[in-house]
Amino acid sequence: MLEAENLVKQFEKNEKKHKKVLFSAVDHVSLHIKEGEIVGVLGPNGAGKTTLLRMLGCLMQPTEGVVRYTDGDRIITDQTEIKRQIGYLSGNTKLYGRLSTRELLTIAGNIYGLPENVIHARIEEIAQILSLEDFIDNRIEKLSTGQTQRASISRCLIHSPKLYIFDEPTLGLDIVSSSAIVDFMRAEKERGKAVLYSTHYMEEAELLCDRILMLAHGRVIAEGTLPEIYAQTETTNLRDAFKKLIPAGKEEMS
Ligand SMILES: Nc1ncnc2c1ncn2[C@@H]1O[C@H](COP(=O)(O)OP(=O)(O)OP(=O)(O)O)[C@@H](O)[C@H]1O
Repeated sequence: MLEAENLVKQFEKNEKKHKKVLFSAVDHVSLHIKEGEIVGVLGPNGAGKTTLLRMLGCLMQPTEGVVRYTDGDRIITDQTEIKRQIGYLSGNTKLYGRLSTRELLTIAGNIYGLPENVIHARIEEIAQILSLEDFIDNRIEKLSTGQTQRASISRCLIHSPKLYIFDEPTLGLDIVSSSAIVDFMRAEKERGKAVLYSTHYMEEAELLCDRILMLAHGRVIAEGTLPEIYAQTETTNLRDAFKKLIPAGKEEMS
């Protein structure tokens, strides 16, 4: 479904005396994800998670490396087709507050060129999947944080993508709202969809992820299934594995 090889993203940063230098926010990262898998990208603040996801979601051009998208055995090269395969949730999505979720979804469906009857049917389906029924016609500016996040996610579903790339989808949500999103990701996996997502919540990643990619300073510091990560770090949970791989004081972590 998606295979990335040796991705690098360099940005400029200011050094002393206003001198600009290049640094690698993502430094030779490779990963793959296939149908029916959930892969979690973990790492402290500034590790390069968002930058990596943006490159995988075709929102940012890598400095080096390649991303291949496939549908079965077929390699997809057409950018429009690639974008139709992906539902991307950005960490800082701002929705237009005066719209309702239904209007938001209708506009998103029109952008993807879906016929009106398909949009209508998809909205009904998405409302059920994400339990939007109680607020789908309310203005977004009147929704709670959890409802707003579900509205944001609903927009990623309108074109029935095969791969979800979600940047911290449960950040700041209470247990009820985050559970709804976790349940949604699990159900989509059961439907054969792939979910690649970043999080700071270790316990959530333990519940959800088939595989984990841990980043620090843009580099992969551990990867594999949960048992593989535990074996690599001689731990029994992700929190301890994380603390062992990233000693306190070296990095920020929420
Ligand atoms: N457009 C940009 N220009 C310059 N530097 C950037 C840009 N985007 C990100 N960075 C830097 O790249 C590094 C990685 O940032 P990124 O947002 O990918 O990390 P992250 O792991 O998602 O962090 P967080 O958990 O805090 O969201 C950081 O040092 C950040 O300041």
